[in-house]
Order: sequence, then C-alpha cells, then structure tokens
Amino acid sequence: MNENELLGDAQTFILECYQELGKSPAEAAHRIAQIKGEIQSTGGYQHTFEELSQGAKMAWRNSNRCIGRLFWDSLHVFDARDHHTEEEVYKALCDHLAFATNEGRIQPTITIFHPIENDCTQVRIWNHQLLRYAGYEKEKGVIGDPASVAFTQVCEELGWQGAGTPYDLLPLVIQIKNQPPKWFDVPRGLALEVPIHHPEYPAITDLRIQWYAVPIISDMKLVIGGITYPAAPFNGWYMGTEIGARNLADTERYNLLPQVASCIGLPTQINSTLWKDRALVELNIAVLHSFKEAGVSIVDHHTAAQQFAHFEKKEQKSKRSVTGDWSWLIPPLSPATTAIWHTAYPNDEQTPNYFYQRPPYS
Ligand code: HEM
Ligand SMILES: N/C(=N/c1cccc(CO[C@@H]2CCNC2)c1)c1cccs1
Repeated sequence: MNENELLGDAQTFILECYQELGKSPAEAAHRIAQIKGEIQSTGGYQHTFEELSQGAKMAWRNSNRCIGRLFWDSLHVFDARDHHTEEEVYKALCDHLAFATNEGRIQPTITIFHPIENDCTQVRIWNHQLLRYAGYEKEKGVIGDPASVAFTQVCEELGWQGAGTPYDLLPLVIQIKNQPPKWFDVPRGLALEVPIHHPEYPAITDLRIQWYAVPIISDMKLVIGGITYPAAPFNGWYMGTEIGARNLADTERYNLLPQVASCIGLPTQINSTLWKDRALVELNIAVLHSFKEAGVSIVDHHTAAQQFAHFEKKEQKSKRSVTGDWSWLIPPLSPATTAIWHTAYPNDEQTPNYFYQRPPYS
C-alpha cells in the first residue's frame, strides 16, 4: 500500500472511530493532520491505545461470519505492541489465557502485538488457536485431531514431542521477524478442559471425550485504518455446536457419531432411522450439559441466534447496516429453527476487520 492509500484508510477510520467515541470533528481533523505528518516522515503511523481498542471492537462488529457480535463493545483489549522477544510474547499469551479463562467465566479478550512495519512482520503466532489438540498420522488412521496433523508435524520438526494421546495440547509456536520459530508448552494450570458427560446416558462417559474451554484464534490478521496486526489472538466462548456438531462429529475430525450412537443403543445400519441425527443431538446435549456442569461459559445455538437478532436491532438503532455471511451465520444443527435462516444479509466487507493471512509454514 502506498502512502496516499494509507492516509485514505487512516482518514476513513479516524472519522468513524472518533464519531463513535463522541469526539468533535475538529479533534478528528487535528488527529488526521497529525497522522498525515507521521506518514510523510516515517511512511506509517501509530494508533493511540484508544484507537487500537475501538478498532479491535469495530473489527469484531464487522466480522460477517460471527454470530456472537452482540457483545462487540465489551471486548477486553491488551496492548502488547512493545513485546519483542519470543519469551515476552509467550508471557503475554499466558496472561491472555489466564485472564480470558477467568476460572470458567470467559471474558472476550484480544492481545495485540506489533504491527507490520516497512513491510516486515515483527511477531507471528504459528498456531491456528492457542489451545488445540495434536493429530498423529498412524498406519491405522489418525490419533487426535486430523485438522492438526500438518501443524503437529511442524511442531515435531521443531523438537516438540507429544504424549500420543487423542487430546495432547499443542505447544505455542512463536516467530520473531524471520528468525526460526520457538515453541513453548502451555502451562497445564492455564489450559482449562471439560470432560464430556451426558445427563441421561452414563455410557457416554466411557468414551472419555474432552474439549478445551476457551477458543482463541491466533492465525488471523487485524487491519485497522490501513495498519496490519499479523498477531492479534482473540477469544470468545464456544457455541455448543462448534464442538458437538463439527469438531467431535465431522468424519474428518473426531468422527464420534457411530460410537455415540452405539453408546445409546441406536441401530446404525439404516439411514432412515435417523440414527446419525439422534446421535448428533445427544452429543450436543452432552457438550452443553458438561460445560454448564463445569462452570465454563458456552452458548447454545438457539440462544446465540436470539442474541444475534438483538444485535441486528441494536445496529439498526445506531443507524448501521448489519452485514453477514449467511452460510456461516446459520448453525450446523437445526439451522431452519433459527431466525437467521429466514433472513438475508449483505456480505459486504468492511474495515476494521479480521482476515485470513498466508500460513507461516507450508
Ligand atoms: C463471545 C462469544 C463468541 C461466540 C459465541 C462466537 C461465535 C462464532 C462462531 C460460531 C463462528 C463460526 C466459527 C466456525 O464456524 O468455525 C464465529 C466466527 C468468527 N468470529 Fe465469533 N464468536 C464470539 C466472539 C468473537 C470475538 C471476541 C471475535 C473477535 C474479536 C470474533 C470474531 C470472529 C471471526 C473473525 C469469525 C470468522 C472466522 C473465520 O472466517 O474463519 N468472535 N464466531
Ligand atoms: N467461538 C469461536 N469460534 C470461532 C471463531 C472464529 C473461528 C473459529 C474456527 O474457524 C476455523 C476455520 C474455519 N472453521 C474452523 C471458531 C471463537 C473463537 C475466538 C473468538 S470466538
């Protein structure tokens, strides 16, 4: 991006951001003039903490695929732009984990590391999520999460060795500039996990299913007013279907529906008995029941859809149009029972926002 484009993006962001923060047009104009000067002398500009914080919240509000946007304004923002070594970054990630987990009363949080400067990435986290299970390719198939097989191999090449169970937490892999990445174990006390039980079918317990409490996306970039933050891990809480209808159910993930079905005595030979659908519902009931029993925040897809409807009304009151990616907003279980199914959303891309970026390893 050239300096003119950067100034244009900065101006657009400051005008919207300062208006939302109740600042005067004169204050916005003064800030824009200041940024113009900084871009002319350094080729870039630095956000104030206030701009960084509001920008991260606006980016969540603009995330078209997110059903959880009602709470966009309550995001906790940590400024880690002055962290330059792998150890400093690791400490900040541990602090994020502890704060966000909050003993189960999950707090939506983002930690923002140094932005790209002179086309150079300063900090990069190689994990897709800070907490995720390893996947080991074996002759008889995969042990653990098949979605993690490639990254698990990268971690093993870096010297990490997992225990080989289906639920081994992967290490945090942190890269500074173009140096080789360093890996660090997640302190066991910081990774809250939930054992999965069913309120009516005790046999489900014998499957020894578990999942981690806090989803923390760490591979997307945050773009605010033309400035790119390639390391900005953010977390919310889970919607139950993410775990029960995808991570544990997909055939190319943990593929547990046949085992759940036999646990509850369903005949799995004939499609029209809808055994797969019954197993899916019972697995999702077990996930919601287990998180609640463990005192860990989680939302069911019906409540989440109602909260999204509330978000739509709030945005209309604020004279902002709600953009969305319908195909991602509908939940994977009973989608047509939610109001989202019966609503159309323009999938226009706004900034600030969170975007995919090229993987740091291939
Ligand atoms: C507070 C509770 C939250 C819930 C229940 C929630 C729920 C979800 C769900 C279910 C998805 C779809 C994920 C998938 O299908 O794989 C999603 C996507 C997304 N969410 Fe949220 N979310 C929450 C908070 C947040 C926060 C705090 C942020 C950022 C600050 C965020 C940003 C996003 C983004 C960027 C996506 C799209 C990811 C992609 O394109 O791969 N969400 N959210
Ligand atoms: N509940 C959540 N769910 C997700 C939000 C964003 C992305 C994902 C996982 O996306 C993967 C890539 C495409 N589907 C799986 C899950 C949150 C994670 C971080 C904040 S809220």
